[in-house]
Amino acid sequence: MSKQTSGKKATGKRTPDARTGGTRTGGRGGGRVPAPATEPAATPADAGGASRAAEVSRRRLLGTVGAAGAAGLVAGGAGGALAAHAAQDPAPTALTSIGATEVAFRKTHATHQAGITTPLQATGHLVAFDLAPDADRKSAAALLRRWSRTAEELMAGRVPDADTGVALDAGPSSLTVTFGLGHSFFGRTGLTKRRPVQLDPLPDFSADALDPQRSNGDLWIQIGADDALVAFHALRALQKDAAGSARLRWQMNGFNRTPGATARPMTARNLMGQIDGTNNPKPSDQDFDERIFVGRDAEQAWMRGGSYAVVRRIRMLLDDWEKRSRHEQEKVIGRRKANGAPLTGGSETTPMRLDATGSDGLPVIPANAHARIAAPASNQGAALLRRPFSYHDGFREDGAPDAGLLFVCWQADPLRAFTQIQRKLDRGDALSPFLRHEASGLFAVPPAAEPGGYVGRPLLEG
Ligand SMILES: C=CC1=C(C)c2cc3[nH]c(cc4nc(cc5[nH]c(cc1n2)c(C)c5CCC(=O)O)C(CCC(=O)O)=C4C)c(C)c3C=C
Ligand SMILES: [Fe+2]
Repeated sequence: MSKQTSGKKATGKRTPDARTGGTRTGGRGGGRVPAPATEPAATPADAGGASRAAEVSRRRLLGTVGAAGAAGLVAGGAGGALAAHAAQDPAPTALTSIGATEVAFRKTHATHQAGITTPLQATGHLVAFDLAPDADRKSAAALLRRWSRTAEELMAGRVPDADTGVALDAGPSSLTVTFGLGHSFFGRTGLTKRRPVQLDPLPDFSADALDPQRSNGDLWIQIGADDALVAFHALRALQKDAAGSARLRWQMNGFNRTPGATARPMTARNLMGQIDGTNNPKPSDQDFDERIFVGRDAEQAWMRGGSYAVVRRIRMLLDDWEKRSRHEQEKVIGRRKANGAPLTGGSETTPMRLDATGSDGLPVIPANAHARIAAPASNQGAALLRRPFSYHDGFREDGAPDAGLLFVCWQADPLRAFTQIQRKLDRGDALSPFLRHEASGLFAVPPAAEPGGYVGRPLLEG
């Protein structure tokens, strides 16, 4: 049963947030707007998801539960204790816009899951699960139902009754939870006939040094949030939901720039210091949907509106990279480090002039420059949406940093996008000598859950 002290869903007017593409809820922090002195009336607990959630708005509690109070909270008792605190507090402190920003688990007309076109968040967890040995289609369906319900609750900033308290003081913080299915999922659930050919294993590439234990998996979850505790909290909740049904196969933790760290919103930088993401397809492009999302005529109807995620853990040989001069580094990519502009001039958004030559007669953007080789013009128009996280897992035995990119890319057809481009890169990209592909996964990411449904239901119950 939910403990309700404030009507979460009615706490204020939702406003678009330019940076995140999510919404901010008035009164809980956007632009440091003070929360309303009187909270709206409590909404009745709705059936299913919301009834599990303590509608104790975490925002409402900000500044009201001191460290001592929060530290004493334990699972099961947390909701009640906090509800009592919240009810006594007439003037909660508002959240910042970062904490208050909410990304919808399902939008009325959107068919895609959140976390694909959502702007990059500061923290990410990529996790793969394998179904339990005795799992079947029914138990897999039950798991995806539980996971979808938890994701919806947490993305809305609602706290389950039996909770650890880890994220209690924070708002939704742009949390997204995105679910995918691996090739092996279909055999485990007796659904091989409905497995899309797009999930056929990726080919080997010459630079691969893949660790099978950190690759693939029956199920995949991408968690992103602008607060590390919110992301961790979501991961723990989803892991608990999986108990007895699936077990963690691998986990990778990543990060991006913190919102507000730069004077103006800008394209992310990676750990090599490059502006990375400039020439990503944009939702405003005419062919964006066609390139990134599965079309209406797809053979597997349950994937229509979904997308395919290729996940690669790519370690950067930073000791080697950092020995190169800035000039050399820029030639490797074909763009300036400072502002991401192509070597042929202009600003970050100026198109590359791939045919321009210098006074020496050589191409200004070298023939093996990464941006040239990866560009649609070099790949029969192939394009993908890159949405990576950086990672840093300490140091290796040789003292080199275990750091790089959790490269996540989205496309309607991996064979025509990732595989096409990676094959080309494999044949002579100037960046490749500084990279090691250490793990790989390919996942079918179904469309968003329908109201009352869960992610993957048309496959599992269809
Ligand atoms: C198979 C696809 C790709 C892999 C793997 C990949 C790894 C990788 N890339 C960078 C850094 C940059 N990539 C940039 C552009 C770029 N990269 C790919 C594809 C893969 N990258 C594409 C399709 C593009 C866009 C090309 C274009 O149309 O111009 C850039 C330039 C800026 C930008 O457009 O984002 C950088 C920088 C790293 C560090 C990396 C592996 C760790
Ligand atoms: Fe790239």
